[in-house]
Amino acid sequence: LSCSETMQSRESIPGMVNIDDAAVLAMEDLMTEYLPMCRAMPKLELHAHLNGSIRAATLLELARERDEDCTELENILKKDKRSLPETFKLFGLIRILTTDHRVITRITREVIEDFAAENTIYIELRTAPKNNSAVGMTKRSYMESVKVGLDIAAPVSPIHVRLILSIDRRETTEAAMDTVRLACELRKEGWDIAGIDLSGDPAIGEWTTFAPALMFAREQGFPLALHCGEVRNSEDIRSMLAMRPERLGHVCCLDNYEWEVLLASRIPVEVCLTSNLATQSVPSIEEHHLGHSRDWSPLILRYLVSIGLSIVIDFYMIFRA
Ligand SMILES: CNc1ncnc2c1ncn2[C@@H]1O[C@H](COP(=O)(O)O)[C@@H](O)[C@H]1O
Repeated sequence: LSCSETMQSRESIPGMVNIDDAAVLAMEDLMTEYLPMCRAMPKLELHAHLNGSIRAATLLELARERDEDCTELENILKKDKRSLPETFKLFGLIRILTTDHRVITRITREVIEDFAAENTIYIELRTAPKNNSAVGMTKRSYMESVKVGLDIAAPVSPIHVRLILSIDRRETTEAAMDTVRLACELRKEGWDIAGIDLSGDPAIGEWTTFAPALMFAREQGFPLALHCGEVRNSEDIRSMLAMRPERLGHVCCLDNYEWEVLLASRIPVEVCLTSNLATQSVPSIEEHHLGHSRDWSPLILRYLVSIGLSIVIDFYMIFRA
């Protein structure tokens, strides 16, 4: 939504200065002045999924290499906005294309290069370790391929990289436990593991399936970052809040009671306006759950104040950058 579009959609009151229009014009000026600065600003990336950050060109190249019909992939990639189900359909296609070690190493190198080119100086890159017996891939060998990609990128991309191992919501309890055990082993070998994430299609999986592995991760001293409330699922949301993880992601669909619990808990929230809009988890910036147009905005404001504004939030200009 450009500022001028906003301006056109507002009605002026004859004979009066329209404060909103003046504010919008001021914002346009600020944008012109500060956008280059926002682009050049050193950035900290706390919520990047490896296979969610692959270059579109690389995906298409991989599809062509495999003689896949690329029509569906091209159509999904062309869209600016994808609903959550479409997003997870894309992740399904990506999984088919990124099955071997060589590809995992390549995409890791490219993702780090791309973040470094955007002046990211620190990244916590998260990824779900995968087994693929058809190509002899184990969760460990998957992570080793990631590490090779990081090592290749390191000399040319000055960026501090830490890894978060993700549990995918499609996994069984045992598979989730394997990921945490692997995280323990890698940490012991000196890898910089920042924590354990729970992610994946929010329409899939039961909290009781992942809870044992997340509890185990906590016992082992790993911070937890959980994707929470991307769709309305009270059992999930309330169980996550009760676990008091170190971070929650998205929190788009909390009810007022859950917001109150979140505020009281002071758990930091990872919010990405770009992702929320692109996946249509929120209809517009104006109606964003951290915005001011909802009844619960006083809660959010209190939240921002109570955590000393340390929330990860892209402001309007940074969003445009
Ligand atoms: C839009 N919001 C989201 N909500 C939940 N999970 C998401 C996500 N975006 C990405 N992922 C998770 O990250 C995986 C890709 O990276 P890795 O294969 O792990 O490297 C996706 O398959 C999905 O499980």
